[in-house]
Amino acid sequence: MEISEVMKKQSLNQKESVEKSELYKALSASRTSFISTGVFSFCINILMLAPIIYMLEVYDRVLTSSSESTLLMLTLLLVFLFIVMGTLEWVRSQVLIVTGNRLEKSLGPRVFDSLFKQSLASGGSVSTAQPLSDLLTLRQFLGGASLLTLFDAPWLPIYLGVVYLFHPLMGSVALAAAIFLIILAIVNERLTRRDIQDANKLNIENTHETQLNLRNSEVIEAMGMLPRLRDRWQQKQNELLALQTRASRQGGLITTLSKTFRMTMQSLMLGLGAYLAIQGDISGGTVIAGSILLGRALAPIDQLINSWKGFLGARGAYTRLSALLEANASQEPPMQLPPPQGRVEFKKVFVALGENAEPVLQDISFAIESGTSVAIIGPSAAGKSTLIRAMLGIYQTTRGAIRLDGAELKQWDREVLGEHIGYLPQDIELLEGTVSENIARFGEVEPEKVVAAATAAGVHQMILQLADGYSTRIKAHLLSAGQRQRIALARALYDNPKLVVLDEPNSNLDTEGDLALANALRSLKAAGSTLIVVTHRNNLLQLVDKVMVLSNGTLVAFDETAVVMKKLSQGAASPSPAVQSAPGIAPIAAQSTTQSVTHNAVVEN
Ligand SMILES: Nc1ncnc2c1ncn2[C@@H]1O[C@H](COP(=O)(O)OP(=O)(O)OP(=O)(O)O)[C@@H](O)[C@H]1O
Repeated sequence: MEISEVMKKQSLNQKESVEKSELYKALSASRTSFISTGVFSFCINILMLAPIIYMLEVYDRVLTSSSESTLLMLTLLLVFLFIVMGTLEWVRSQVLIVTGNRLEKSLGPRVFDSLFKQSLASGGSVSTAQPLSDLLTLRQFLGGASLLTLFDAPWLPIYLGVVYLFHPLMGSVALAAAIFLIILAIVNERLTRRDIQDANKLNIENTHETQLNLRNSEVIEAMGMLPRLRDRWQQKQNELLALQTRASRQGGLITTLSKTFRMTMQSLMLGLGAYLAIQGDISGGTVIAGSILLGRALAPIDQLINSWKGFLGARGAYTRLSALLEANASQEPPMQLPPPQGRVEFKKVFVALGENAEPVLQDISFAIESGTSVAIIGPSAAGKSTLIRAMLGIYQTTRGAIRLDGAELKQWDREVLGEHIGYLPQDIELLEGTVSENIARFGEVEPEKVVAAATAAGVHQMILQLADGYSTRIKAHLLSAGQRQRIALARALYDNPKLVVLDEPNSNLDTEGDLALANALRSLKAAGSTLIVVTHRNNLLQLVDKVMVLSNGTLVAFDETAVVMKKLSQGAASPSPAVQSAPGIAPIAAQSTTQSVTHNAVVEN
């Protein structure tokens, strides 16, 4: 699924449930903080009137009475009020910073988990850490100056009211100026919103694509693909620039217009005040106070227009985060079950990957008793990896049920169940950390268990030869593919899991590695673990109790190894009905004594 599709879908979900979204609730939990910010804003905005009243008093009272003591008292009072106002502003900003931090702390783990769930649900096509940046954007917005303008803007009527009290004409002019600026703010939002949103979306997509390409830098370099990829990136970047430029041009025009208008109005207000003073309607102090008050009243609207991009950024982050959390709702862990014994059962399982996609696995039913070892064979794209991914709960079933020890996978607590499962994926990825941390799956490193797993995987000596032994940090190119595969095998074998699933565990192994793997499989069998191994090589077949043959997403054979091998060899001459129904299976028999079971054998599919 494309990232844009996921975002679109999430955005639709979000629209339906924005009021009740988890993010909304998390913000609502800080309601008290927002209310106190509102109260502080009220006090601050009232105190903002102090310098104006001071000016009025100085002009109209002190200067006329020449009273130094009045001037001193007024000045002391003003300094005190400024100190109070400064303190309130500081407290207000701290409240919002704490609110932002609280939001990040409370939602951070949920967003982190959701990233992985989203990646799993999209089959890995939406693997982006963008939501973490979105959370950061929201936190910074909450603690930033932009939000404060929203708290200051509502006091506009109070300022306008005071100007009105000075003189109705001055009040009417101030009201008209405020209405004009509000209209400018609305025009600004209408003109720039779509472009800024589209640019942000394009930016996220382009960054995501670049991140994915970076992972394949070797292939890109080896085959000289960089210029073409750069062109693709540049093309999108140009679109992005065009959108941003248009938004900035329009936004810039409105910003300049609003600033110029505000300053002009302040001067015009002074002129109007002077005219009214000449007429004897108002005092000299009122002339200046009216002008300053108008400036104060219009400032938040002006700032709102200025910081509109920040508002849209925060709104986009809010929308995406809400949708992500909504799509990956947190669930209470199910009731704890006893440790699994490793019995696996598929009942009429269908798996389709992607919306309206044809099922990759169709009507698969089988049961693997605990302690049994099974090899899964079949041609490329037969569905072998899909089957084991479904078995591990990585892919969801479209129909049917997968049970472990009789309980459906969703009844197991993944965190607890994970300890009893060993998985070696086809694309081996070791994670950022030391060799021992990787083997211990990033839990507490218990040296005996780590060494036992490494020994079982036949990799202990190799690890000792690394520069820092078990404490060596995993870095790109530090280890060969075979070494990585064997360390990943040790990770899969850590702490003797009950169910071990290996996807082509010998694809990168040399003879010594093959021998180590064979020994590991024998030990696992001896320990009573259920072992499931996908393989294209027949040397592992001699080690397992049963063989499962998949073809075109269907199960065509599952029986004792000897029985399946016999069927396969008979298939070449006179196939049994089950085998006959599986195109391409018969020739396996011809290959069953050679090195490769399926790669060359099952060619008709
Ligand atoms: N995440 C995914 N999204 C969409 N289709 C997928 C996904 N994973 C696998 N498929 C499709 O499912 C089919 C079976 O793939 P699978 O990897 O299970 O085959 P396989 O038998 O393991 O092949 P191989 O032996 O080559 O590894 C393929 O057609 C593949 O394109």
